[in-house]
Parts: sequence; structure tokens; C-alpha cells
Amino acid sequence: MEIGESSESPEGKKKSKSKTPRKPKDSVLKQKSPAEFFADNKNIAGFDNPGKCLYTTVRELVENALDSAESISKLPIVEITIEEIVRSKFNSMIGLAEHERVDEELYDDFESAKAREKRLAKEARIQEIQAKNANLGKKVKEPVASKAMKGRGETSYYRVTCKDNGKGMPHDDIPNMFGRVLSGTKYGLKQTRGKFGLGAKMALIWSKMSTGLPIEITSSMKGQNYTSFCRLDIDIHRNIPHIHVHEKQDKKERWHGAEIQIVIEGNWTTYRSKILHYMRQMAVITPYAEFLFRFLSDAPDKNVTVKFARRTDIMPPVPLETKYHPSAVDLLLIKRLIAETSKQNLLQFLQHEFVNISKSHAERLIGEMGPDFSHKMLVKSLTSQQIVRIHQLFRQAKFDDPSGDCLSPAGEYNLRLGIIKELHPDMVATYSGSAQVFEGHPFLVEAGVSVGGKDVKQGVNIFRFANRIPLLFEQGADVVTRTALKRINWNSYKINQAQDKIGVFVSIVSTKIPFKGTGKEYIGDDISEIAAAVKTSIQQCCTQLKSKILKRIQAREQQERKRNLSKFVIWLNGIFLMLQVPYMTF
Ligand SMILES: Nc1ncnc2c1ncn2[C@@H]1O[C@H](COP(=O)(O)OP(=O)(O)OP(=O)(O)O)[C@@H](O)[C@H]1O
Repeated sequence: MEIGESSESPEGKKKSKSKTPRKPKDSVLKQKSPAEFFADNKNIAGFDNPGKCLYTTVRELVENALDSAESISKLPIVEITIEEIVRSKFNSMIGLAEHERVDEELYDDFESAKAREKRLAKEARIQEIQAKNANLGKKVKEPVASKAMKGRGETSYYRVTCKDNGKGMPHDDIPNMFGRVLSGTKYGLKQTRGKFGLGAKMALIWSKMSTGLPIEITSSMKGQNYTSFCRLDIDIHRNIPHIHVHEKQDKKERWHGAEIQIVIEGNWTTYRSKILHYMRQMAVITPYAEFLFRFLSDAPDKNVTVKFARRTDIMPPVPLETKYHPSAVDLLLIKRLIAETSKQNLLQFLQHEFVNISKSHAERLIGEMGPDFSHKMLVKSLTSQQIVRIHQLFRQAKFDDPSGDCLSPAGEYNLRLGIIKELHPDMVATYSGSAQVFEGHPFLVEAGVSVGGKDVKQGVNIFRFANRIPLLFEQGADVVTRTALKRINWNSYKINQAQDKIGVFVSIVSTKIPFKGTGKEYIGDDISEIAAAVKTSIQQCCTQLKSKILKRIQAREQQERKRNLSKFVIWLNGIFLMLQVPYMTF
């Protein structure tokens, strides 16, 4: 495609033009494209402020990389680099001439002489207090940068690069995968980290909003003798990719996977610890992956390199695509399945498009639908009323629960490995529940509870994972937090909720994780089946721990008794010797 060309054909444009109803002159009605909507409401996708945008961009790219490698059963290798770009370098990148400030008062960080004096006095006072605290051995807080300090010094542009060894992307699909909001390959009923077809596009929208620079995608698939390269941005108004370059290049190395590069505004200082935390927790729940994380800056003392080595070659099974459960479908979905099915008659349709409907069961269901239904009736000829009847029956009838065969939990082994690596606890217990169902969707909960360890605070430390993604935000409202803090009677397991160092790890996997919002930050506490399964899993771990704790208490008591006994024997010996002394002197 030519530079600057959009991917929509002129024919397509003509067609859509003729179909659009003419807008009355006095109409105030406006439409928004999905890209415009998400650009206006980027916070609902986890892009709140520059720091959070940097965090979410890293997250989206890493999760896509893992999904891609796992989809071909490849042990993932993910390299993620954040390169700080100082303002002057950024300006030269975009061809903007350096400009010396002329009218200082115009700037947000302008300080009058009086304000400067006041600030310096305040800073001196703070430094004094901090020096005193340091002398007393108290913890010293980092001073908060003033507006004047922030405005001048802080660099806020970052080149984020993520390279994986996944399956790569078909050459022709790349523009839509990255330049059309709500397009992706993970919409089916399958356990994947991605779901909405939004994340990578949000990173691009943020780059467009903050730096105006395009995204660059390099990809190669197994068996391809070329590498695809694409540089594009997004036409927000029309929600279509705006392609700068899209070409096939000579393949220089035997590599398959993808490398995505994007330049965005961000804030490393405020989100450094969140990003590193995320990487660490990702390494915990994905111990079969190798991660190399780098932060590069012009100031070498700020540089960070962390390698999370692979700790096991055991990968969870590849999640399988499944069919809909009759209790999980609504009218719209039934209509869509009817439109898309390759089956001719109603009997075949029920049998093949849903799980847990056998032939004999389908026959009985059709009998129950009423006299105007028959096995052989053409499924595409069903009227709207008839579809409503099917839906009603699906809601009232009893169906076996879907099996959890399509799910791919982390596995108790991986979870235990992660906990031991992360917390080095004194004791740990893990539990993997069996598959259960909410609203027709299979889900499975695994948990680990640990006591003691290094770098663990006193009290309950919660680690949450959903479809093997670490969840770091909105902890308070999450089903795991609420359950661990309010519904577990820790005392009854001989664990002191306030004083012991308790680690609670809960991993939930499902073909549909009921996240609150598209930012995938927490799972609400309103689905009773999930809340109950989380509680049971934590309790099961606590029960295992209780027997270990009791054994430890018994062992301690026994030791104490032994110690007391030996003290008593020493004391007796002493008495005996004392009694001997008079005789010995004779
Ligand atoms: N590193 C990658 N390797 C292979 N394919 C990728 C990669 N990154 C993105 N894709 C493809 O691009 C599509 C769109 O990605 P995007 O991040 O926008 O959404 P998603 O991952 O499907 O869902 P979500 O918005 O929930 O993250 C993906 O469905 C996937 O097919």
C-alpha cells in the first residue's frame, strides 16, 4: 500500500455513502466511531494519566506476546524495553526546533521571586525534618516535586518495544489488528489474556494523542520467507488504519514472532514500582516464560535490567476453543449463531452449536418448544417469536454444567513455585479447585496461602491473577480481597490475621472473566459462584496449613518439654552434687 493510504477501498467508501441516510438540516444528532469513543474515554481501558498509560501499554504488549507464544505451545521469550527520550531528543525526532523560553510568565511552572523564596524555605524545612528523622533511624519519605521542579526537569517520552517468539501475524491482517478499534482474534470462547480487541489500539491512540508518532510492527510467521513491516497510525474519526508503510522485507534471521514499537508520553518515576511489580508477578504466574525487562535512560544510574529466568519447562495446556452453553446465551447471540451456522435443521443446530446438548436431549427440547417446531425445520427459517421461545426454554431448562476441559489453569505446581520464589515463606499450601460455572461460563479457581517469608508485610498480602494476568489496581473492590479480608476466619486456622505475614495468591481462569471495565483491573464481588469458589480455595489452603501449624506447635511444645526436662535433670544433678559435697569433704 502507498504511504498515507487508508485500508478502506474507494468502492467501500462509495457504498457506505449511498447507504447513509441523509441528515435533516435541523438535526443535532452526532455519531462517534469506536476509536473516538475510546479516545474520549481512555480511562475505562486503563489509560488514565501518563504514568498509568505507560504501565498499561507495557501490560497490553506483554500479554499479547504471551498469548501469541502460548497459542503455538512455544515456551515464551519476551523482551521488553522502555527507553527514556529526553524532550530535546524527542523534539529532534519529530523535527521540532529547540526553542528557548522568552516569556517565562506564560509557562505553567513559572514562579514569581516571592513564590520561589517561599518554596525554597519550605524545602529547607522539609530537609531539616528529614535529616532529624534519618538521625533517629526513622523512615524518610521521598520529597514531592514542586510544580516548578516538575515542569522543567522531567522527561516524559518513552519508546516502548516488545519482542516475542510467538506465532507472528498474517501480513494482510496487521493494519486492522493495530489500526481498527475492536478487532482481534480472541473473541471466541477461549481462555486468553486478551479479549476485547482493544489494548494495542489504545496504546496507539495514546501515542497519537501524546506524541503524534505512529506504531511500528515487525512480524514473521513460521514458514514465511519474509518479514512483514508496518508503520501505521489510526484514523480516529473513521476507525480505520492509516498506513504509512506496509511491506515485505527480506528475512535476516530464523525468527518467528512479533516486535512492536511505540513512542508515548509517560511517567516512569511514578509508575516504576508498579511496572516492576507487574513484571515480577507475571514471572510468578508464568514461570515457564523468560522475560528480559530493560529501562534505558541517558542517566545511567537510572537504568534497570531485570531478567526473569525460566524456572520450568512445564507449560499449562493450550486453552481450547469451546462452544456456547445454552444457559449462557441471550437472544442476540442465538440470532448470530443462527446466521453463522452451517447446519441446516433445528436438530443439528442445537446439537452442534451448543455444549451439553446430545441428540436425544435436542429431540426432547424440540418436543418441549411446542407444536410449531420440528426436528427437520430449517433453522434459518425460524421466526423472531420462535427464537424467543428457544431462548425462554434455554433459560428455564436444566443443562449439565460445561466441563472445564477448555480451561488452562496455571497449575498448583507453577503456583507453588511462584510463591516460593516470590516470598520465600516458612510454609505454603496450594489448592486447585474443579471447574465450576457462572452464567453458563466455566471457570476454575486455584489458590495458595503462605505464612512468613522475606519482604512480606505483617497481615494479609494479596496477589490476584485472572487468566494468568496479574491484577494490580482496584484491589479493594475485588472478590479476592473482600473474601480474604472479610470471609475467612484466620484465627480458626491458628493464623493471626494482624501479626502473621500471610500471602494469599488466587488465580481465576475462565472463558469469560467478568472484569469490571475494559481495563481488566478487578473482578467484582457480585458473582456468588466465583465468590464461593474463592472462599473454598483459600479455606482449603488454610486447612492444610492448620495441620502444619499444629504439628509445628506440637513440635515446639515437645522441644520445650525436653528443654524443661533437661533443665530439671541438671537441677537434680546440682542438688545431688551439693548433697554429696559434705560426704566428700570427710
Ligand atoms: N505480539 C503479537 N503477536 C501476534 N499477534 C498479535 C500480537 N499483538 C497483537 N496481536 C494480534 O492483534 C490483535 C489485537 O490486539 P489487541 O491488543 O488490540 O486486542 P486483544 O489482545 O485481542 O484484546 P484486548 O483488548 O483484551 O487486549 C490480537 O487479537 C492478536 O490477534
